[in-house]
Amino acid sequence: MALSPQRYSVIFPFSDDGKQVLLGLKKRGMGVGLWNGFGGKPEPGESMDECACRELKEECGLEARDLQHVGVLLMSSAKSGQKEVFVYKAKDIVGDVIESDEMEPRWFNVADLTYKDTYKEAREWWPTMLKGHTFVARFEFVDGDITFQEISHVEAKQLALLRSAVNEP
Ligand SMILES: Nc1ncnc2c1[nH]c(=O)n2[C@H]1C[C@H](O)[C@@H](COP(=O)(O)OP(=O)(O)OP(=O)(O)O)O1
Repeated sequence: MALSPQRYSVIFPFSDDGKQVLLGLKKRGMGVGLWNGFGGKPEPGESMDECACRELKEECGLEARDLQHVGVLLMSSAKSGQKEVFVYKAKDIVGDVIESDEMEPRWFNVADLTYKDTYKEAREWWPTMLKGHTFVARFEFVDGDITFQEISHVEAKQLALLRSAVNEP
């Protein structure tokens, strides 16, 4: 019997003009030393939207008045199994940016992103997100290297279907 994938949210706060994105330097655990959006695993009974909002608040102190679900990452490796990452943009953000136990936040100019010290797959799918597409991206890994990738643009309503399937009890 196939095991359920481990689910995560990851959320990227944007400045009002869309030219800057807030990333966090992971201070502990998986992905330590890498820049990423803010996120983690849902708590029992929590929807993916709720998970994204909670992780945003916990890890950098912000709240999103406009939460946009923009993509899903489907990742598999023999070592780590299946992972599904629900990707969000946070727009119209409120609150003060704070450093947390888990993340050291810093604003970056979107046009200057180098992908240095990010997850390997980030340089493959972040450009799709940053161009404003909604997408499903599949990655397969062997020994930490990407051996297969496919990034498909999808309609927002397809993402809504995936989200509601996950949120079914
Ligand atoms: N390749 C890969 N593996 C795992 N996680 C990710 C990636 N690429 C990514 O972008 N991510 C994202 C998904 C999540 O936002 C984080 C990982 O979550 P993590 O902080 O380890 O989650 P929790 O264990 O739930 O952390 P707590 O916040 O509960 O301490 O990276």
